[in-house]
Amino acid sequence: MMRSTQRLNAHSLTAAKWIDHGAIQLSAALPELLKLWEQERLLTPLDRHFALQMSQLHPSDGQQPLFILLCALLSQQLSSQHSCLVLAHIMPLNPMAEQTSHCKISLSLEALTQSLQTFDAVGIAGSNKPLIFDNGRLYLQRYHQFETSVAASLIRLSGAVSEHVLEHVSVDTHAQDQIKDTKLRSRLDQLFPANALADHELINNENAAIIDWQKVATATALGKKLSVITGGPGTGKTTTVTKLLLLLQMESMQEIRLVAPTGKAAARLSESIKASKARLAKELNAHADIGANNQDFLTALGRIPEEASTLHRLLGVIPNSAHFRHHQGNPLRLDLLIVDEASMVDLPMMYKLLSALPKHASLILLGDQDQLASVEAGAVLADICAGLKIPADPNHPIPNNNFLNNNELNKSPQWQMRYSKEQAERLCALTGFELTPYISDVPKLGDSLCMLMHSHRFKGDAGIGLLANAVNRADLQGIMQVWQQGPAELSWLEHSMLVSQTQAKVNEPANNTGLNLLLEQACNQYGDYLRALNHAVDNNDLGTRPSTADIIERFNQYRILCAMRSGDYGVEGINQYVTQALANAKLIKPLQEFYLGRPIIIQSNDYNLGLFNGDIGLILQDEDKPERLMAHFIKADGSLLKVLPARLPSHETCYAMTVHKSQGSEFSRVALVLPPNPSLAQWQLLTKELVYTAITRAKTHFTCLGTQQVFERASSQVTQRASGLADRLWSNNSQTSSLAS
Ligand SMILES: Nc1ncnc2c1ncn2[C@@H]1O[C@H](COP(=O)(O)OP(=O)(O)OP(=O)(O)O)[C@@H](O)[C@H]1O
Repeated sequence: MMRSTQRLNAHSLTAAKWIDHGAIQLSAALPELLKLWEQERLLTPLDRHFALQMSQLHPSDGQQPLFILLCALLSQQLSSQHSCLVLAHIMPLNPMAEQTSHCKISLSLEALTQSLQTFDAVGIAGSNKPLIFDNGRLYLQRYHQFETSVAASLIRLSGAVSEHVLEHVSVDTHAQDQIKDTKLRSRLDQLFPANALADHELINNENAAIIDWQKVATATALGKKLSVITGGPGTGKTTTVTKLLLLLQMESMQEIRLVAPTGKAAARLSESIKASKARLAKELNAHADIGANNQDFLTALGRIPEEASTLHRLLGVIPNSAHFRHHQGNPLRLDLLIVDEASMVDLPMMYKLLSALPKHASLILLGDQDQLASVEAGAVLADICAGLKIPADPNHPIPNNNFLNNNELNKSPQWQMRYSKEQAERLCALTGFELTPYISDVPKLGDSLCMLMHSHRFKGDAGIGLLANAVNRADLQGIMQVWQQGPAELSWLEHSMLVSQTQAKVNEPANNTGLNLLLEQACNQYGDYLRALNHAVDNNDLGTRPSTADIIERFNQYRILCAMRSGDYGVEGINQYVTQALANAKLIKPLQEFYLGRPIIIQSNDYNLGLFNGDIGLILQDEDKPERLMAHFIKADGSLLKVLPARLPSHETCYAMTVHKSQGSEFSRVALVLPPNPSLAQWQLLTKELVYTAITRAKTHFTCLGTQQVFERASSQVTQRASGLADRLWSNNSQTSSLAS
């Protein structure tokens, strides 16, 4: 840490005379300003070092300060999970977005673009320069390669016909693409019986045809090498994929792999597939009308793989290396890869995954495009779905939107499927649904996408679903209405001690009655598993305790989620308050670091132990040696992993965790903590996606500790990640429109 005497004084710098460098004016020498921006947390130390390093690639002429500034801005964008720097987004009078500007750019966007193109270190797409300037965006070469390669792979896959289906569905192009094989259609009909649809899950088009989008999604995945099935929680993504896998298993044995970005998400995918198989088996057994095929279906159902692994495990981690064992030169051995929670996959990871996919293989991406974008750079799933977004601008009407009536707009105000004529006809032949109204002149990628919009988990009129929908639409009036209706599924806890007009600081959290109510709730919720542990200790008999898996399951019923890590209302502060409250209630004895019942979350990967960033475990008595406390984890395959606490990689307490880390998990009850008086930096984290993700982690009850003002403002801030991927995927005449931010 820099001592206070060494700190730069922003005010003295402001008072200084502007130094004119032609293209830019600075209030001090640029290295000094970089230091100031780092102190003010506008840049990370890495951003500053990157800019200084890059300065060596430019002669010390009058243009050098501009070059260094652009490098600092680019690095700042990458640190904020953007893939590139969009030149048009730079604010010339205050490029660093400071309270008081220390730097001004005196060039028009056109002149800035021209200057940039003259820099030695900057090249055009395809050149071997450290920085690439492409269509108004400045990239690190590596990120440009990630983006162009991911776009090219997705476009190639979306234009390719899945090989496994070619065997069964032959398309006769001379006879207007009629599907010859009726077997597949009849199997689809059997798995998606029309009478299974309830009114609320149907969408009528103007011809009153009824569309079961799960069936359409299955048919899409049967014919395309790439299919993307998106939708909110409980919209039936796993159910759809299970039926798809069943159909594939009926025909041929294939190497199918299921993966998710984190261990927790992989474990949940495994559980969901198992549950979905069990439900399907029940349905098949109950439907006599499936008749002769019934046994075939049930046999094939048994063959559907259940085990899911992490993306890292699939690609083969090489310890102490950023590279994986599988890559373009050593592709994965599989025919079909299913990636769940695809919204969590960042751009570099998607690049590595697509590079390692064998040429013949098919890819299915499952996820919720409305959730928080990945922790690292990019928003790949959102960019893939960008072309389905209905433009908000009334001057740009939706193509072929005459089939949408008001009712539908209320149900699905944001998105719309868009198929080529050929694909609409093919899907119609397979499913029997009239999809002509969805024909649109967009790139082929649209043919690979299917969005499920009806949640089977949240009842339409219950609180969690209503609130999640209103937040997702950033509908402030709707949000207010839901809270005012006071549904049983929702609880609001108001921060009672806000900043007073005269005070600069938030009042003591200890006096915050909202926080105290949350702590009471936490004691009640966590009290269940803790009392079971204490009971066994008091009786000196582990046999009186539920099983370890059961204890972990009970702990996982409830979780506090925070928007940020630090501060009183971040993970660090809330964990301390909860620890204190549980100790006061005599539920825990935190006298030592690893005490009975302490939940921990792992913060780094340890491949030897098989523990990964985000894994959550509990400190419990070892069933084999009750006098010993061990960290217990349930792995993705359902097995139990015990680790000596002293051997744990870096970790922290986990009564509360960040919303980011909760992605891919679900809990019966969730409490979200929003800070009462966010700083500028904290506001950047408080987005609609964050609030939506937190709400949709809850299955039965959602509590929010916050203020109306913060909840509403957060719910109306939409994440914008600078990226050129959406443009590359969706521009008909490549890279000229600007779908992406
Ligand atoms: N067409 C349907 N009709 C009735 N119930 C359905 C239908 N599709 C799914 N469900 C039910 O909805 C619940 C959620 O389904 P599923 O797990 O497939 O959704 P999901 O989108 O994968 O959820 P998540 O986002 O949590 O992974 C399950 O109980 C399932 O049985």
